[in-house]
Amino acid sequence: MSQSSTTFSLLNPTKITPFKLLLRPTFSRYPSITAVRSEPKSTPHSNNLNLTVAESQLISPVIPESSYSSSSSILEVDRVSSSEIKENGFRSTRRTKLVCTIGPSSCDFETIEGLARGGMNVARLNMCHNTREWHKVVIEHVKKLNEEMGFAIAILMDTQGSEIHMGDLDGASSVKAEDGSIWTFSIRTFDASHPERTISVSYDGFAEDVKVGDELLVDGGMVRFEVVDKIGPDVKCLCTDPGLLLPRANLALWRKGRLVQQHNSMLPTITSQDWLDIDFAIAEGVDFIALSFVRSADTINHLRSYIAARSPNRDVAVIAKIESVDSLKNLEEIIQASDGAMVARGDMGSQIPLEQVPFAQQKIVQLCRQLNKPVIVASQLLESMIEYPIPTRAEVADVSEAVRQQADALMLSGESAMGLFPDKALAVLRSVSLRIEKRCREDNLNEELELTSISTSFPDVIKEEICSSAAKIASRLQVDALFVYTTDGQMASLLSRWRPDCPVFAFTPTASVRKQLNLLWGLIPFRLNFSEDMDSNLNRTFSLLKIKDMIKSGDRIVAVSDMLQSIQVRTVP
Ligand SMILES: Nc1ncnc2c1ncn2[C@@H]1O[C@H](COP(=O)(O)OP(=O)(O)OP(=O)(O)O)[C@@H](O)[C@H]1O
Ligand SMILES: CC(=O)C(=O)O
Ligand SMILES: [K+]
Ligand SMILES: [Mg+2]
Repeated sequence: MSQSSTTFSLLNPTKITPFKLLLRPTFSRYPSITAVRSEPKSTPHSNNLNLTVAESQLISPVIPESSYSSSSSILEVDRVSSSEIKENGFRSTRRTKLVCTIGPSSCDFETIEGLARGGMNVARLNMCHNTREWHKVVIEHVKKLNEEMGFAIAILMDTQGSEIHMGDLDGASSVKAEDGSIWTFSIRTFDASHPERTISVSYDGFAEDVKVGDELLVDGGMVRFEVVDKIGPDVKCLCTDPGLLLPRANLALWRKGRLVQQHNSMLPTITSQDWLDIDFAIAEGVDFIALSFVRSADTINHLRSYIAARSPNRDVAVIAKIESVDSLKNLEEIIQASDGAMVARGDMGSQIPLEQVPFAQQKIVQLCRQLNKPVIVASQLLESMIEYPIPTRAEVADVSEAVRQQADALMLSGESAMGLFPDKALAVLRSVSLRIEKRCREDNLNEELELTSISTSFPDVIKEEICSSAAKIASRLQVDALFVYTTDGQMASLLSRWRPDCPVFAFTPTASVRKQLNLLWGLIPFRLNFSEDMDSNLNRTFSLLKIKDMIKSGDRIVAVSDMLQSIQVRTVP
């Protein structure tokens, strides 16, 4: 996303004054999710949310609709949002957005379509795995769903970066490392197949850097080894925590209870391979590029200026993945420079002690809110669902916590990329989000952050004030929805920032803005061409939404727009 047409970020980034957090004293007592699954289906327009896992299929029947092509239709909304509104009423639409990593378990058109119908807002492609050709096919599937079936699924491409990782395991999908077994981690290249219990390592300095006695963590500690010997390019390791080794899993070295940091600090954040992937992403028109292992704001700025030069007309937003010690040190300047952030808990958990990860998550989520950047909570949310059709209670508690923190989005990784139950994992995220959001609204359990002004220019201050007042009015008057007419998305993100009680209908004429808004908390993005005349916009929107059965006479809304410095409170005629 270019600096000039900022959707989520500030036009004029300057130092932000520290902000104060007002926390309410208690947030305990999560409702039990197991009960959710056996409850009956809710009646239309009731406020009772009883989505069950199996019901996700019922939500949006497939009706081929040619009218979704962008030229012919005048008001485009995705079928999941419209079904949720029709079934449960305004107040009960899902506010938390859902990101699914697409991998071997989910790459065919039917599965992606199932995820779309199950509520996927963003599809993530992890360039650590597979070829660009493979990813291109997935992108084509998503485009087809958007163009022909009325979805607005954004695509997020995640770079590989120069983290240290294992090689490909000779094509095996996983290999078991037994307790007490000896493995060789080698920087040699193998022409034919690897010798038994030998793993290639992506970083040439590995054999030099390690010391006997170091601990080697695979995949954030899923499997652990102790370095017992070094023989030239080969490092002999004893398995101390057995488990499954997955292809290209990340490696982290620990020495005397601390992460060995210097080992790859000279490697670039964006590798030559990543630049090719970035060119590919720009050419394919992806909506977000997520940068792995970011260390400073400079890299983000470097990438943003490259994107602006390469694609002046198309905005690609840059998401900073917070997963390294350095990114935590430079958190504020990194988030300020980015269009959003991801709490990448997988690698973060092998870089800092595990028990610090929840605090880091809370801090990043709150900072993103203050700086008005969307934030994704990622990794291991429902890890056990890679193998099992239901989550553990602990996983449900973790998801609930992220929803209660009002993060913009939750992300599935292995659960949707390589697991046995991608659709069921998504359905769990969806039903837990709906249930916890509702409970927090009803019992006033949401954290109240005291947000300070982020604007530096007078026109921006006006927009910010209008949005903050509109959100307040909407909550006090208990209206059914906020409407925002926005060309660049900025006013929509400012409304979302206040986490209002009602959903925000965001109308934008631009397809790319609509998709990017799909990552933001509480926004239901519509594509609509509108004029400068707010009265005619409102009347037209009312009748279009009535035809779609999404509003009815008597519903109350609060409306704001980019064009007019006013807040309108209207009752649908
Ligand atoms: N495009 C893909 N092709 C093949 N396997 C994939 C693909 N995407 C993901 N996977 C599999 O799913 C697992 C989990 O995916 P995820 O995106 O969380 O990656 P990761 O390798 O753990 O690391 P990171 O998210 O830190 O880049 C991967 O380890 C890999 O086995
Ligand atoms: C998502 C990611 O990169 C991680 O959790 O490490
Ligand atoms: K990655
Ligand atoms: Mg990672």
